[in-house]
This record gives sequence, C-alpha cells and structure tokens, in this order.
Amino acid sequence: MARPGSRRGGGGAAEERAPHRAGDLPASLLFLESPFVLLGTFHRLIVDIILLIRVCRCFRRGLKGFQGFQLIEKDTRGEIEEEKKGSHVVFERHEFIVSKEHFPFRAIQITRKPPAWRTDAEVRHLQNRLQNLESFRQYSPVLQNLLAKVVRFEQFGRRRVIIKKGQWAASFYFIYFGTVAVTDDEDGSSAFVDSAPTTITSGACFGEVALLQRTRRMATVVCLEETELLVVDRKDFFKYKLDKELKCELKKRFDFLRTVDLLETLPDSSVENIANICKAESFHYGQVISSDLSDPSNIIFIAKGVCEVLRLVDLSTCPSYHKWLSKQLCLPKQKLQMREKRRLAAEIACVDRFKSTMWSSYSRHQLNDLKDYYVRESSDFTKSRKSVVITVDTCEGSPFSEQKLPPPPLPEEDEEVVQKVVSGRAFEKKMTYSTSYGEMPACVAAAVYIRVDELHKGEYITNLQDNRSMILVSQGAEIIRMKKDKVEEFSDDATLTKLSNLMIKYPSDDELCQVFLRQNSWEMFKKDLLNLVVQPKLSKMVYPPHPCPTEEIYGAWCMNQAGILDLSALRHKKEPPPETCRYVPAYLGHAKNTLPLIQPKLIHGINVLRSKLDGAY
Ligand SMILES: Nc1ncnc2c1ncn2[C@@H]1O[C@@H]2COP(=O)(O)O[C@H]2[C@H]1O
Repeated sequence: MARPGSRRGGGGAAEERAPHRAGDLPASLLFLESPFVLLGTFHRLIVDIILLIRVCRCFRRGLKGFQGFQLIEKDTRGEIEEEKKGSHVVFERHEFIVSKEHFPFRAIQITRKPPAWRTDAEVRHLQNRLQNLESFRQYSPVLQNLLAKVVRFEQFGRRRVIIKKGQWAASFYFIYFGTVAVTDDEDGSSAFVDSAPTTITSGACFGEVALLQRTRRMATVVCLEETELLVVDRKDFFKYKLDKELKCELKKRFDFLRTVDLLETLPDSSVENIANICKAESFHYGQVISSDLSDPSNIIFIAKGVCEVLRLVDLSTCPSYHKWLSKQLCLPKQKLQMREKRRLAAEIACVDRFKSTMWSSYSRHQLNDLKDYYVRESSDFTKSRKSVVITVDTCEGSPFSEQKLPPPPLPEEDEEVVQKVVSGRAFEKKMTYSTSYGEMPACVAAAVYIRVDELHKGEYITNLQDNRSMILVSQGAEIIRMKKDKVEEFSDDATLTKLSNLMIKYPSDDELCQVFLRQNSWEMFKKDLLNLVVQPKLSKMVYPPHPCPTEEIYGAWCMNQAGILDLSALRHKKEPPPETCRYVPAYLGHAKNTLPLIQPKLIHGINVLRSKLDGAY
C-alpha cells in the first residue's frame, strides 16, 4: 500500500534514487515544513484574532449607549454583562435609556418575526403595548389585532428623513417614541432652523394622505430626535381597511373645520385640503399645549373641550405690586385707638390746609415752572418704572439697602458665583431691589400664573398683539394646530382679510397684577370669614379635623407650603431659614437669554397683616 508520504516527492524513481536535502526543496514546502515559521504564522493569527475580538468589544460597548442595543440578541447582552464583571466599573447607560416610553425589547422581537410566525399570545402582547398610542387606541379591537399582526418596528436617528416629498407612498407610520417634523423641503433641513416647526409626536400617526389619495407624498417628514416607529406597509394598509378608519378621521376634521367661522367662506375642496394637512391632538386636563403662544406663524383651533390661556406675571416688574407692597409694609402694627385715629386725622387735615394755602400763594409764572419740573420728574419716573434696578446690599444686618448701585459685574472665572446666580441662591438674604416706590426686599419678588382667557370649541388663537409669552393649557381639550401660511395657501380673500385683521389683545402685566391683588384680597377676606364662622365650632371639637399647621410649614423666607407669600411674617422680622430653598423659582420667558436679574418665587396668593373681622358682627 502506498504511504501518503511517498507521493509527495512526485513518486517516481528519482525520489528513491536521490533522497531529499533541505536545499533542494521548493520554497513553499520549505515554508510549510519549518516549525519556526509555522509558529510565527500561528502567533500572527492569534494576535489578529485577539485584535478583532477587542475591536468587536469596543463596538458592542459603543452600541450600548445607542438605543439600537435593544436589537442585539439577549444572549449577547448576557455575554457583555459577563465581560463587565471582570472589567472596571462603567456607567450603565442602557439602564437609563431603556424606559417605559421606549418600545420594549420583547415587543421588538415579536415585530421582527414575519406575520405568519407570530403566535396569538405574541399578537395580544403587541396589541397591549400599542395601547400607549393615542391614534392606535381609537381603532376597533378587531382592527387593532390585525394591525398587531403586521406592524414592523423601525428606529431612526435625528435628521433621518422618513418620508420624502414627491415620492410614491409605500408605508404608513405610528410614532411610538420621539418627535418628527413636517417640512416642505426635500431634505427636511428647514425643520432644524425653523423656530417652531410643524411637529408630530409620540402617539400620533402620519403618511396616510398619499396612500388614501393615491398621490405622491405632500411633505417631507424628518426625525427631530431618535424616533421609534411602527410601520404598516401599503398592502396591509388596504388589506385591513385602515384606509376606511383614516377616512373617518379625516371626515371628522373636515366637519369641525367646516364649522369654524374663519373658514366659512371657503369652498368644501379648500377645507378638505386644510383638513388633509393637519392632525387633531388630544391633551388631558392640565397638560400644557403650548408654552409660548407668541409665535405668529401658528394657528391653533380648539376642536373639543376648553383651553385656558395663562400668563406668568412677574410681579416684581409691576408698579401696582410695588405700590401695594409699599402700603402693606408700612401698615401700623397694632390696631389704632380711637383717640389716636382722631389725632392723626386732625394732623392730616392740618397738612392739607397748609398745602392748599401754599399752592394758592404761588403766582401763575411760578406754577408753570413747577409744572415743568413735575413733568420732567414723572418722565424720569416712567423710565425707571420700565427697568427694575437691583442692588446688592453690602451692609450686614440691614435688610434694606440705602445705595442704588447697579449690580457689580460677576467675575467670569468665579464659577461658584455664576452657579449661585443661575440657581437663584445669590439673591437670598442680602438682595434688595429698588423700585419707584422704594427699596423692596428680594424675598417679596414673586411671580404668579394668571388666567387671561378661556377658549372653547370652535375658537382659535393666533396673532397675539404683543410678544409676551402666553401658555395654553388644556382643560381636557382636543386641538388642531397648523402653520398659518398653510391655511393662507387655501384661503380666499375674505378669509385672508379676516386673518390679517385678527389681533388678540390681552391686558398688560400691570393690569393683570391689579386683578390678582383684588382677587387675592377677596380670597383672604373669604378665608377670614370662614375662620370666624367655623373656628368657634372647631374649637369645641376635641380633635381638629386636620392637623393644625405649625411654624414648620414655613419653608424658605416667608413662603408657606401652600405657595402663599406671607407678608405678615416679614413684618415680624422672622429670620428666614438660611440655606433651605424650597420655593419654586419661576421660569420667565423674558429672561431666556440672560441671567435672571432677580429670582421670583412662584406663588398662589399673598397673605397680609389684616385686622380681625370680629368687629363686623
Ligand atoms: N401640517 C401637517 N400637520 C401634520 N401632519 C402633516 C401635515 N402635513 C402633512 N402631514 C403628514 O405628513 C405626511 C407626508 O406624507 P403624506 O402626504 O402621505 O401624508 C402626510 C401627513 O400625514
């Protein structure tokens, strides 16, 4: 039997005749045969494999910070955890990223299966998960089940274009997580420069128009952030009659817009076009619909329910507040005796008589000079009213500053100081601010939300006369929000005139402040009256129905936990607790780009020193 080795030399007699010597072998054979060369090659191979493993590990670590980590199989995740145990302690980013808002890992696994492979239990699981989506919830349970059988999961990063304007439609989308913008350009770049782009957020759906009307895409849809979508492909869209549901939705929007007085002169086709380019959004009670209504390019229609327009009024910029405060802070501590009152009245009458005598003693010429003087004074006063100058009280012990100096510039390198200013801590204790009514302690700088308007079904809001930021809050409403130029595109002359003439004017901050102060004193009176009537009955009870508030309910400064600024506490010169800062600092729109001059506290009411109501009975 021929041995394998015998064939290597080519067989033949010559091999037998002349045994091989190393020098005679071909180079390739030499290479194979040398154990050192073999070892070297093996070593290189091992080094390459180790390098490859390291690179893969780096990639996997990197992926964990990315949401796509969810797409890595579970076993791989386990492996990574194993590797972690031996390595340094690292920040587990995915622990924080995977939240209930993201599409869960198990649901992703189900959507990755072809529809035929999904079990009933898996379809039910998916259907339950999709209940988070407002637009999905509206469908009948049967349709929901059918959709759960076919949806695909897709995840895109910021700036990724999902739908390109002008292309034929292939899919319909539900947003599970994230926000997309609708733009008119093809690459969606305008969404990142537009201050208020048209957005669609989680829970809503898009991409139905081109499918329903069998036309090309009417707009580009681009991701504003990392976005998770559930996709229904064209064939499933028609197979499960999703088109019927969406046509119903479109009809509802059309019916509503038909009732809006602004669009009453438009033909049905134009209203239908407008209905095509908008979405109805539902908001629960108390949810903020828009935190800044000042953008004139948007228009919001109230399709259902009621919305409130709120204004966060910074009382520390309102002259009426300072006038009111100056009166409150000068209130006599004790109730005046009758005799004392008479004496004061007599004094005032004396002063008045003296003044009137003086005025009548002036000549006409002198009176004119005086008038000039006062006009100049009052114009200075108006100027000073516009800007509240803040002064830092440098003298220890005194809560009120005598100097009216501009605030000293902050040393840039002193980060701690900057931090303090930003957080509002720098304004504690030592700060006063000067107003036309004198120095005010910073602790009375307060801001309050005031309702300026209420919008009902069929009403709309746009074109605010001034650019103060207003907040729109839902009272359980459904709204339709769109760009004004889109409405204008389909409008006739009558509608355009109506739109351009529309100017919504709300009272100034100072007027709102006056309303607040009036309401506040009425609230305080009601409270006092209630105490007067209810207290004697309560005192007869062994246990009060609610625990009585103690001194501890006072947090920082003179603000209690119910958000009532207590000026009577300020009069008693109660020392504020030093470092505790439990009040809510108000975020004011006008201070967006600057450091806050003064940090107002968000309050609900003001408590002042009041005389007892006992005498009223
Ligand atoms: N103004 C808008 N507001 C909300 N969604 C819109 C608006 N304009 C277009 N869309 C959606 O963006 C989608 C783009 O593709 P379609 O035209 O298929 O369907 C469109 C609508 O679903």
